[in-house]
Formats: sequence, structure tokens, C-alpha cells
Amino acid sequence: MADIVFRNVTKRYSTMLAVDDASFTVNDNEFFCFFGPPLSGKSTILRLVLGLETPDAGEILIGGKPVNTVSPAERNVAMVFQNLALFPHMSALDNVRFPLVERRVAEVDIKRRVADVAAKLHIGHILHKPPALLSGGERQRVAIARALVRDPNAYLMDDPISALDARLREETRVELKRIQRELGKTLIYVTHDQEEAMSIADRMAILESGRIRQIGAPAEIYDRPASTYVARLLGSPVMNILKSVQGEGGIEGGIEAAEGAISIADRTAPADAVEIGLRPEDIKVRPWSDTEKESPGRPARVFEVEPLGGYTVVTLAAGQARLKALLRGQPDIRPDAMVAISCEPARVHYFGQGGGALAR
Ligand SMILES: Nc1ncnc2c1ncn2[C@@H]1O[C@H](COP(=O)(O)OP(=O)(O)OP(=O)(O)O)[C@@H](O)[C@H]1O
Repeated sequence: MADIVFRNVTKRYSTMLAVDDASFTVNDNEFFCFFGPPLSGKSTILRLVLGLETPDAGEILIGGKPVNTVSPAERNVAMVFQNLALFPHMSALDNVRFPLVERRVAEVDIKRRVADVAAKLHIGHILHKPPALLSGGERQRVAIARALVRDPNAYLMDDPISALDARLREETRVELKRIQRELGKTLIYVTHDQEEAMSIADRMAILESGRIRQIGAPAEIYDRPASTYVARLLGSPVMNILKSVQGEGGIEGGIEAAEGAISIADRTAPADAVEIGLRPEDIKVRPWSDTEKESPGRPARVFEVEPLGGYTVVTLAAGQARLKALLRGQPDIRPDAMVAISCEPARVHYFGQGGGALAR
């Protein structure tokens, strides 16, 4: 069992609160992501788990045992650092072997485990090379292999594939997910790439300035962000968040614009909404001429069209409000055209004073 628990953990660097009263549980065998902007405390949390830092307050438990005073070696947690930290004077093979040689594992077992991990990461053909002769992607795989070759309680990875190009990153994250499932080990993963976090994690925690703002399955957080801060971090294009004005009623789902703010005709809207959030994919866009009197579509002007192949991002001007809509395929929509926009009331997000999500 290697569940990892933080109970009210705080870590300061002089006056800087790097981790602020963090409480969470990473379950055994879980792929758990920490996601947040730069300097939000992601790496510090990993260093606390690893034992490279000691909390100023609170308690850390690994597999049910308090580890605040346990050395990194005894915690037996394997880490892949952002800067990889491969030994330059050793071949890739010796780098991967190193943790086992250091622990005096029998040669026959070393050979078996290295071959196994090399096959999993497709690096068998480059093991003879030193790091300097490997590409960025190959170096990253070797660093991951060096962590996987051990049999630790848990793996920690700090933005391990950030140096790869977009295609290789996609491939590697799919593989990492598969490998973690096969190994059946707890994996804590840090990334500043929202798409990566969403695609790879069983559950994730969203950080802001050292504080955990929300924990949940990616789809849960995406569908029910607890605040405008979280809502803006996930999704591309990001959620449209506009000031809310009281509407005149109108037909359910109609988006009315006024003075840079919008209202949605929605019987279930909370009265104390200060802001309204609309995911770009939830905005329906139709040619204005199609609009019948009973339709919810309210007028908007097409401001910009970005065809991206499989889908198209359309920026809409509704009064002084600007909204982005994400449409499938390549619809025949041109700048300056008038369109009708609407949104299923159930898909609308409402936020109150201070940015917290409001229940209906
Ligand atoms: N060794 C240190 N000494 C002083 N301050 C530090 C140290 N390590 C981190 N910090 C500060 O703690 C805060 C959290 O940093 P941390 O590196 O954990 O964030 P992060 O989310 O991992 O950032 P990034 O995405 O840029 O890696 C930052 O304000 C950072 O400047």
C-alpha cells in the first residue's frame, strides 16, 4: 500500500508560502496530477513527498506511516526531475542500471529489469549511447526508465516530458499512462500543461499560490469548476467568463448582451450571480436568417474565424461582449456575418462575488 496523505501541510521559504495548508490523499495505484501556473507550489509538494524538504507544519504519511522525520532513502520513492539529471559520463544503459547497482541488486536481476523497462520505453537500441548523443526525447525516456527500473513505493514525476515536441509528448503521455497501469503503482505527476493533466490523470489537484483550489477527476473539474480561477485554467479556448446582468426574460437559452455583460434566459439561474461562464463548445451558433421567432438564438456579429482543421474557433461580438465559440469541422461562417447564439441553460456556469461557483 502506498497511498500518500498530506494533512494540513505548510512549507515556507523565509516569508514565501510555497505550500499553504495542503490536505489531500493520493490513493494507492492512482495516477494523480498537480496542475497550476508557475510558482504555484507543484515542485515543492513533490520535494516534500520525496523528503528533500521538511514541512513547517502538518503531517505527511506514505502507506499509512508518518514520514516527516524519515530520510528520502527510507521513503523509497523514485523521482524523475524536470532537468532529468542523467549522469553525462555514463552510457544510457549505466544510467538506467545505476539505482539497482547502488542497491547491490544481483546482476541477473539487473539485466532482467533493465531489459523489461527498456522494452516498455522502446529504448533498447540507444542504451549504448551517452546522454550527449541522445535527442531530448530519448534523454527523457532514459530518465524515466531509470526511475521505473526500481521497485519503489511510488513514482514522482516533475514535468517529465515538457522538453519533447508536441507529437512525441502526446505519444509519451499515452505510454506513461499505460506503463503506470501495468505497474500498478502510485504515480504523482506535475505538469503546467492543462491538456496533459486532463488526459493523463485519474484525479488531479489544482493549485494557486501554494493553495489547493480543487481536487477531482479531470472531467468532474472541467464540468463543475469550483471557481472562475479553476474554470479559466482548463479548456482551450478557455471558458468565456462575462459579467452578468439581469435579463428581460426571453426564450430559454438565449444569450442577451449589454455593455460588455451578458444574461442568459434561464429559469434556474441563481439570483446572486456576478459572472456567467460559457464553455466555447457549449455555445450554439447558427446563421441569423435561420432564426425563427420562437428560437432562443439572439444576434451576434462574427468578429474572427480561426479554422483549425477538425474544429473552428469563432470569436463573436454580442454588444460589447466578446465570446469564443468552438464549432465542429469547418462551417461556412465569415467575419462580419450576423449569427444567432444560444446555450443550453444546464450548461451555463454561474459565479458569485469572489469568483466561487454558485449552485442552482
Ligand atoms: N529553494 C527555494 N528557496 C526559496 N524559495 C523557493 C525555493 N523553492 C521554491 N521556492 C518558492 O516557492 C514557491 C513555489 O515554487 P515551486 O517551485 O514549488 O512552484 P512550481 O509550481 O513547481 O513552479 P514551476 O511550474 O515554475 O516549476 C515559489 O514562489 C518559489 O519561488
